[in-house]
Amino acid sequence: MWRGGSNTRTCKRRFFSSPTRSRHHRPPYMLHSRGSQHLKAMAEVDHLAAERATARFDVEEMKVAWAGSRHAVHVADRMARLVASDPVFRKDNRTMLSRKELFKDTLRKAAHAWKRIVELRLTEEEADLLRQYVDQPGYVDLHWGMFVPAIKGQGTEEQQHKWLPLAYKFQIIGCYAQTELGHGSNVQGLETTATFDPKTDEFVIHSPTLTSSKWWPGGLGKASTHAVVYARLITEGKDYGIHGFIVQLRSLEDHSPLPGVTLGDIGGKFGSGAYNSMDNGVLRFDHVRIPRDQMLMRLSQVTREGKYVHSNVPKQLLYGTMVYVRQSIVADASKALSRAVCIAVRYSAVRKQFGSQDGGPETQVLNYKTQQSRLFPLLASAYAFRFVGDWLNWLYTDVTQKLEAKDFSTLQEAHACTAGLKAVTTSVTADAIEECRKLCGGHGYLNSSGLPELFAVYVPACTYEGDNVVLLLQLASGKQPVGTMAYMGKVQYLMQCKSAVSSAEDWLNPDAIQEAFEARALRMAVNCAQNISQAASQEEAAGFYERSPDLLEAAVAHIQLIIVTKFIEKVHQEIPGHGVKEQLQALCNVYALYILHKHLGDFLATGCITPRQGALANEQLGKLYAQVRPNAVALVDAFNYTDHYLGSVLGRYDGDVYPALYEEAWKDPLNETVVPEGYHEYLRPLIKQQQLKLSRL
Ligand SMILES: CCCCCCCC/C=C\CCCC(=O)SCCNC(=O)CCNC(=O)[C@H](O)C(C)(C)COP(=O)(O)OP(=O)(O)OC[C@H]1O[C@@H](n2cnc3c(N)ncnc32)[C@H](O)[C@@H]1OP(=O)(O)O
Ligand SMILES: Cc1cc2nc3c(=O)[nH]c(=O)nc-3n(C[C@H](O)[C@H](O)[C@H](O)COP(=O)(O)OP(=O)(O)OC[C@H]3O[C@@H](n4cnc5c(N)ncnc54)[C@H](O)[C@@H]3O)c2cc1C
Repeated sequence: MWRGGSNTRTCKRRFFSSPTRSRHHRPPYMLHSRGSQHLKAMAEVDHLAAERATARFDVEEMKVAWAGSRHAVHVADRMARLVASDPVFRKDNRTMLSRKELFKDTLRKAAHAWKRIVELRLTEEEADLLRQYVDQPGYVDLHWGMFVPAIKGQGTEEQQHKWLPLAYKFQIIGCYAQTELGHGSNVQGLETTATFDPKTDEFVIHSPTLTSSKWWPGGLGKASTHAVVYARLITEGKDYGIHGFIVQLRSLEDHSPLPGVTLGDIGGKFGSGAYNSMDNGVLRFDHVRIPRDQMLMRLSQVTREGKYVHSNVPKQLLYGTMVYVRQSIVADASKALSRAVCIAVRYSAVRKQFGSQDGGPETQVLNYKTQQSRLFPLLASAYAFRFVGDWLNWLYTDVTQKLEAKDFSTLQEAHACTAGLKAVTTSVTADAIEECRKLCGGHGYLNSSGLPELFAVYVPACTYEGDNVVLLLQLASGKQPVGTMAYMGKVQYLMQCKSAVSSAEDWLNPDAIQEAFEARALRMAVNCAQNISQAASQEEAAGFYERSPDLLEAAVAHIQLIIVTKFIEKVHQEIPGHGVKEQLQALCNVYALYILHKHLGDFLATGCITPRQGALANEQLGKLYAQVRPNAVALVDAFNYTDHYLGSVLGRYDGDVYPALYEEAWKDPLNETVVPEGYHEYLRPLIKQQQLKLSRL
């Protein structure tokens, strides 16, 4: 009932090739000089070899642990190679393209990707990975990620039979048109209407106000021919609330908008390149008629006579597509975070500053304890999000199977977990990418570092598919202590337990960590509940509203507990490969103790631990950083990213950063001419004028 697209676990391969270089932007002296030969020779050196040699674990086996299976490593490897070696998928010039050029480039890449998928007869798993490595937001994301899942989840068998083959073969291109100019978070507040006309057996889709204009749907602006449109269903004079409808928007002959349809792109977005490859759109309907059978009727139907019939299922199943996408956004968080961390770790091992006594070598910035304390928790978080993403994917699959069997008992749990994990992982990842930029110093601010674009592409994840605050408040309103909330059943124990930790090493005990996190989450939730009932003398909703800032923090504590728990469970499993389990154990402890240190106020205020125990946790954290240090580069190598996918001169596998930075600068359009355009118009007259003034003095 909730079926979406495939939930293929994705993975990546190791270094494959460096970004393609264009020679024509280089200044003439660089093309023939000894300097150029020197650069070439340098490129064959692995500047990170010494770092790789200190790793105390089997990197190939860690790749398997990260990707999920040997098969996953292998498939990802092939797809990443395919993309990296194809010039059409070049992306190193992306931030220099105009919006129109960028959009056309996206269309070209999508078409080429599809051609390769068909030619090579790729499986769904392979095709998903290929698209991931193309790494450019575009209409296909919404076509496969939301349009197809919406039809699968909310369409009847007949509707699926009719529409899915068209979508699978790209005979139609679809998007997900829910959000409007006036309402996004409040889905029940949407204004677009779908009024049933029994005379013609049609729905009339209409945008009654400016604020009812659909606004934001990706792929709508320029590419889509169809949309799943969410509108208020009105029949027999009654408003039955929000339902989904398949609506054709553009001609399949010449792509012009159909009569009554007004649509376009909503305009440029944050950052250069980045999400501007996507045609987020605006759409208005002027009494557009569609056949009755284009209402998605799996959950509820309108009969030929206009009678509304709701199947005996929870109405929230309408939100199934959002739940599906939210769980994939959690998996994506670990991808984005691991990319940023990979860049920052490798560059921090290459970059040297200070520490040189009498001409000796300077210190790698990765050796500074402050760099480690900022970077290693992010490395640990990337692994933590990967494993909790896998678990969430399992939960989603499990709930979907239960729903097929008309068992709705875990629906609320799935909604709460996907909403909460989506909110926490995307917020942390967005902040972490920015932190990685700072960890790379000035060079991190260059587009060629890959970090500005990664940040700009990533930050809207905190907003789309549910604003993070709105989603955390959903979690906070959850009621039953089931599934991940089961620890709340231990309320009496957790309200009064005292941590037994008496040395820094005691914090390596997973039971000690688990107990502290459970007690903190539970006590924060109980405090909120008490405060709400005190604040709300008349109504619970008023108290909820009043205490919502505290509720947010309690929701975050609950989600952090889930992430820690799933990491601990992962480490308890059998994990093959020399030293792999030990490294994951260390990262798990880094993640948990870092969160404990960062939110020490919560742990102390709720009396879960004492100030001394907090200090011991921090002491242990320092020791763990020292343990991670010799393995850091190998731990990011295990993500198995190609240089093409990373798209960063700072994160190159070979660490040959400086020649690459130098060379990259010359590719900027500003360097196409030695004397800039505008010199004769503005600079020369200015200089000459000043010279003239001076000469008169
Ligand atoms: C591999 C594929 C990946 C492809 C991804 C591509 C990425 C492309 C990039 C971007 C795509 C972005 C797409 C979008 O943004 S689409 C638009 C998304 N919009 C939102 O997310 C809106 C957010 N708002 C909501 O979800 C809801 O309105 C709400 C805020 C959660 C609910 O509000 P409210 O409680 O007022 O409303 P309701 O009356 O509707 O609901 C009440 C009860 O229902 C429960 N509920 C709510 N949502 C769900 C759900 N999803 N599942 C199950 N149950 C749900 C809620 O808890 C209430 O329950 P109760 O028991 O308390 O009655
Ligand atoms: C890049 C991008 C792509 C998108 N793609 C699509 C798409 O393909 N299809 C589609 O339909 N939509 C899409 N959207 C829209 C997206 O889903 C919405 O923007 C999102 O759900 C947030 O809703 P909003 O814009 O109404 O924010 P608002 O709800 O207006 O949020 C504004 C502020 O109000 C706060 N707020 C709102 N309600 C509450 C509350 N109850 N309690 C406390 N604080 C509150 C929020 O936290 C936020 O700080 C996209 C958006 C972006 C940015």
